[in-house]
Amino acid sequence: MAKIAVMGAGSWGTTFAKVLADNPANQVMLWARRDDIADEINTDNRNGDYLPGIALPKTLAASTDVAEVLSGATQVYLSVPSQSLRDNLEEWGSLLPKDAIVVSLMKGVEKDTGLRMSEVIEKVAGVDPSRICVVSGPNLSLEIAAEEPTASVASSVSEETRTAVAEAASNEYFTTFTNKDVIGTEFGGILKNLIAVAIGIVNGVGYGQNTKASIMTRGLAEVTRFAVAYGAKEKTMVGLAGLGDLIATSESSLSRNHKAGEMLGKGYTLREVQRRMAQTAEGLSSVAPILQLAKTKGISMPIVEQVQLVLDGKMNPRDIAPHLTHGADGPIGE
Ligand SMILES: NC(=O)C1=CN([C@@H]2O[C@H](COP(=O)(O)OP(=O)(O)OC[C@H]3O[C@@H](n4cnc5c(N)ncnc54)[C@H](O)[C@@H]3O)[C@@H](O)[C@H]2O)C=CC1
Ligand SMILES: O=C(CO)COP(=O)(O)O
Repeated sequence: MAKIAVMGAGSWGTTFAKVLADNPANQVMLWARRDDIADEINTDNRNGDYLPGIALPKTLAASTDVAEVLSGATQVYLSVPSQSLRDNLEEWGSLLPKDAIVVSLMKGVEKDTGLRMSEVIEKVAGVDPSRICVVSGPNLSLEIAAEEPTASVASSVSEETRTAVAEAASNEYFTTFTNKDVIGTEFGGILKNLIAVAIGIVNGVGYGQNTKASIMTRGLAEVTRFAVAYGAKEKTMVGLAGLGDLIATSESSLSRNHKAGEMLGKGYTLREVQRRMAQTAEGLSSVAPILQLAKTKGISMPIVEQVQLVLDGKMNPRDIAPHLTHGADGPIGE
């Protein structure tokens, strides 16, 4: 049996550990920051704070000891907030098994550098790109933890790596496909969070389906223009990791990015929203670095720019919708 490590026992790390442990070929160990969470997983097979009502596989073990979790792992899945990954890797670096495949489950860019998580893994932990993989798709954790049928994508420049991850991360209710467009797969997950915040805002304001469908569609055109300019394949942006994830996240009450947007739309300030969010809403931290990257390449991102104005308290959320549905250039399918 292959030993697999999952780092981060929040909602996605725990869910993904369950996905992996529900494949009988894997022996899975989960790293938790908190002792109480590791104890609850080991004794009650539950993680009540993050996945209420979900029974975890009895074979899933948890520990707060990084060395114990990483030792002998052939695949290491990372599921911490994007803004903490650099520090985590600096701390764990020497404990990462030399030949292990390292998989990013995260959907954010680093605030200060604009780097995607696969780039942080390569630069900070010195992992060769052939051993790096990203997994992304329409993957709301609570639905998957409840074993609702779902698909995802494993992407790596190495066929061997993406195939190994897809095999490990598939079971009766979860199917992982493969592609080699790492940039598109990763940007799909990052950028849909920003559109989900925009749709949450107009939902909070009280607009209906026409406004939201318009923003979702114009949003897809906007994020596709950005991702393609950075080397993504247009096809990826209409696949599971692009359009698929945009649909899942934009409208779901389970989405933290949608929820954060909704609070902004109801008039809460960014500071209040951050205080009320118990879980990670990556979109809030990714807006500024994505706009910086857009500026570098001269790409117009009208929807994301309006979101930034609302986050900065410079635009009343009530004024956002008209701007979001006109003014975008470069239509993809209009
Ligand atoms: N929850 C979901 O449905 C999905 C989440 N993701 C992505 O997975 C990543 C993780 O998100 P979630 O698990 O949902 O977030 P979460 O907020 O549920 O959990 C975050 C985990 O990271 C830990 N953590 C927080 N600060 C830390 C630090 N400084 N060092 C180490 N660990 C720290 C927390 O203790 C917690 O275990 C994000 O990038 C998110 O976009 C991707 C797909 C689905
Ligand atoms: O990435 C996700 C679904 O694919 C989870 O979305 P949130 O981070 O907005 O909850």
